[in-house]
Amino acid sequence: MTERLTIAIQKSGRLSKESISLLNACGVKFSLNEARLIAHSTSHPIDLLRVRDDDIPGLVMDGVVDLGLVGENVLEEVRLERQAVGEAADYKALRPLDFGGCRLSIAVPRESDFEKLEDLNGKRIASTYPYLMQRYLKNNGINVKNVNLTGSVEVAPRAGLADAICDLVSTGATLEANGLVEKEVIFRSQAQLIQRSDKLTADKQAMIDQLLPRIDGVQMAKESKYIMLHSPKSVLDEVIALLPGAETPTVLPLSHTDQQVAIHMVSTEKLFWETMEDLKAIGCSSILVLPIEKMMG
Ligand SMILES: Nc1ncnc2c1ncn2[C@@H]1O[C@H](COP(=O)(O)OP(=O)(O)OP(=O)(O)O)[C@@H](O)[C@H]1O
Ligand SMILES: O=P(O)(O)OC[C@H]1O[C@H](OP(=O)(O)OP(=O)(O)O)[C@H](O)[C@@H]1O
Ligand SMILES: [Mg+2]
Repeated sequence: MTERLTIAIQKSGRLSKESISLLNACGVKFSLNEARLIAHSTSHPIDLLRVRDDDIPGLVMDGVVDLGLVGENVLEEVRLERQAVGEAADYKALRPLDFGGCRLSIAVPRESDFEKLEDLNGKRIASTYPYLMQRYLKNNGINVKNVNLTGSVEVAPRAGLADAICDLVSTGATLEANGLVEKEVIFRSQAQLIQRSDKLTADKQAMIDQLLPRIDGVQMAKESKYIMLHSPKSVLDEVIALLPGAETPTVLPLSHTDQQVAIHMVSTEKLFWETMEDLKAIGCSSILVLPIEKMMG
């Protein structure tokens, strides 16, 4: 019997929906019962373990699960913590994933007289990421006191628990709402697919080898567009120069005219409205930009 591959994902939070959508887009289907810890795939011998994101790196590093999808911030924090206490901290990084983008930053109250990093010396900083924070500050010769909190970090200064915070930022709205100002980015993060570091059985490895090109295909497709347009033959070179990544477009004749051709191409870069306007200005028409669902080289 084929062994089942186990994948740990965040049960509920910022990474959950996109983790499931990515697996679905790779053809791995699940019928999710919200309350269940384990979900069995209906299409593959794969089981999903749905846990708190903090537990994902450890489950992979201990070889309890085969793969994990987790933010690099949590991954690196857990790695540093385990290293410090002498626990297993190895894993293989397989793919950065195009979601969960955020940064870990130091922020201070708006009214603070903070000017430079040295001003933090001797101060109390609240964070859920003491290891990442201390590594950065120590590397910069700064000594601070940890105030370890697992949530509501942004209210710590107002509550008198800390002088500054070190927390995740994306749009900055949470900081703004709490009267805080971002001063120093200490770590940039996105979600990452990781694998346990020991050798897997041939069955499991074969599944991962099938999954990875599919993940690449899904991620590449998200950034790519299929572009179709009609162009005067005379400006073909200009059109190709305008289109991002258009080295090998398909050029097709049009039935009603020999002055114009149809151009079809895949663009792996974002196509801006400005480019479409430039194409129209040199005589192109019927410009269509279509999303691509899957890609394979
Ligand atoms: N504002 C954000 N924008 C984008 N990604 C974020 C943002 N905040 C966090 N993330 C990423 O998503 C991960 C999960 O964030 P979330 O807030 O859901 O975690 P959590 O509250 O610790 O959840 P859990 O209950 O699983 O412990 C973070 O570790 C980070 O990698
Ligand atoms: O810069 P912003 O766009 O405001 O995002 C930052 C916030 O997002 C995350 O929390 P989340 O909203 O996931 O809630 P949580 O604190 O309950 O985990 C993070 O912990 C910050 O508080
Ligand atoms: Mg968490």
